[in-house]
Amino acid sequence: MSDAEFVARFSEKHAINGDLRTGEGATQSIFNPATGEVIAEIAETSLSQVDQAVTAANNAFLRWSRTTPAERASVLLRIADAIEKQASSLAQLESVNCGKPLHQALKDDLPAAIDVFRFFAGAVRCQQGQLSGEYLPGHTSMVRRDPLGVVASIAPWNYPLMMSAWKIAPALAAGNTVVFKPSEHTPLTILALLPALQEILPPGVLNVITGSGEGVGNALVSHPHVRLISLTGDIVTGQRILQAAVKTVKRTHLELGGKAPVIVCNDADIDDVVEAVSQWGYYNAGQDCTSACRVYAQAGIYERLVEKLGEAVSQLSFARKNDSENFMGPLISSRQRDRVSSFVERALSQPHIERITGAASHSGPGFYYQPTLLAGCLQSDEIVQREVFGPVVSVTRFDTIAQVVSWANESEYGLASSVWTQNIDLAMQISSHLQYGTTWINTHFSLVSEMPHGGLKRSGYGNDLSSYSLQDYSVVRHIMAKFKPQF
Ligand SMILES: NCCCC=O
Repeated sequence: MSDAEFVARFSEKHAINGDLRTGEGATQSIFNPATGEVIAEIAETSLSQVDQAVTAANNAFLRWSRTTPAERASVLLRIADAIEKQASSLAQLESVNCGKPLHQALKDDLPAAIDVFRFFAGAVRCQQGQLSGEYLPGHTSMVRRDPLGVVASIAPWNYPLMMSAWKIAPALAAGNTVVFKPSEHTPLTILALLPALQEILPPGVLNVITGSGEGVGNALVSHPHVRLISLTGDIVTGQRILQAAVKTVKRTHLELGGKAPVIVCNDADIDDVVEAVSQWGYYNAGQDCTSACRVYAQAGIYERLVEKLGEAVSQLSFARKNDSENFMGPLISSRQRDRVSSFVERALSQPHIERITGAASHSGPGFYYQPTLLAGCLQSDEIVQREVFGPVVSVTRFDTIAQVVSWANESEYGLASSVWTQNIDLAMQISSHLQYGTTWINTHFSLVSEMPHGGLKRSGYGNDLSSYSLQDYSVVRHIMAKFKPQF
């Protein structure tokens, strides 16, 4: 069966007010980035359908927001079960739509998405808050957390289903209704799930639309009934969203990427570092906002690290016919591959930067770029400062800890970071100085549903995952009751 025939077995309709509808907007070609072939043509949501979706979500809010946490938890658990039931075909669809190796979609993306729904089902039933009490004599104060209303969620292409889960699960758990837009490149898995989701959810509670950011996305985030815009994307899109939010004073929840520093001290276990960076700098073709892409190696370990890392990176498997042998998939589009390529070209036009391995597009079909390692990079270089979102890692030499902490923090990004040393005192001290939402010690990349994922600086604000995310999708309210003393 061809990819297009496989894709055609699944629903490509949108969900608006509980109905599965065909988009009435322009047609968008969907590619398999591993082959470069078109696998589906999907009609985008029209602007009037965007309005219908938001209106449906707004109408559904009153009833959904009045459900109990236990009722919402039961719905989320059913969603998790529905995803689990279809995990194998969804993983295959995810693999075809992103080009990522099927074994990774099966082992990583699907279980992670399922776990997020299960986590929020539990978390919403045991939220914590300040104690009620008499903070003014004769008055009892208590705190509530209430949902916000309609949440507009916009997800990226890198982990389509997992990112859908990160956006949809906490928003629904907190009692909001949602209009969700996946990336225009990767709508297939969430659309395929809609027939099952619409069986589980009341009409209008979750609406799914598709289309480009400029048209459909803009209409969605500008809609006056939207109360919170949640985006995982890039800084420029985040800035556009902030401009749209200003008009009706919407809340925003922004995860806008990263440029994770990996601080390798002289006493680090070099084999562990090599294993971690060669995996987590290149996993998902580096299309990950926490990718281990900005290595700082102390002078005493620098040469050995560059050599060993170069060897490991040059052996990463990709673009093989037998997909089960692949570690790395392609970039999402030819445009993204060309963008990565131009970053590397500009880097290598500087005489001090050395190509250790990679640095070229793959010559076969698909949008692959070779796993690339560049050494001798300086703090001020573009390749050290800007997010590439591709399989490219830079290595920069440092001398003192004070210097590397300052360089690590000298970045517009503040999402994820890691520190590698066998001296735990040093690791703790460095961690305490880093301005990043996450700092890993002697590891990199692992996230868990229970812990927050969010950034500082231009990486944005607000957390995905964890009970902190439930707070972002709700508002704290004060109820004060006056009482007349009876005794
Ligand atoms: N590893 C998950 C990071 C989410 C954003 O790219």
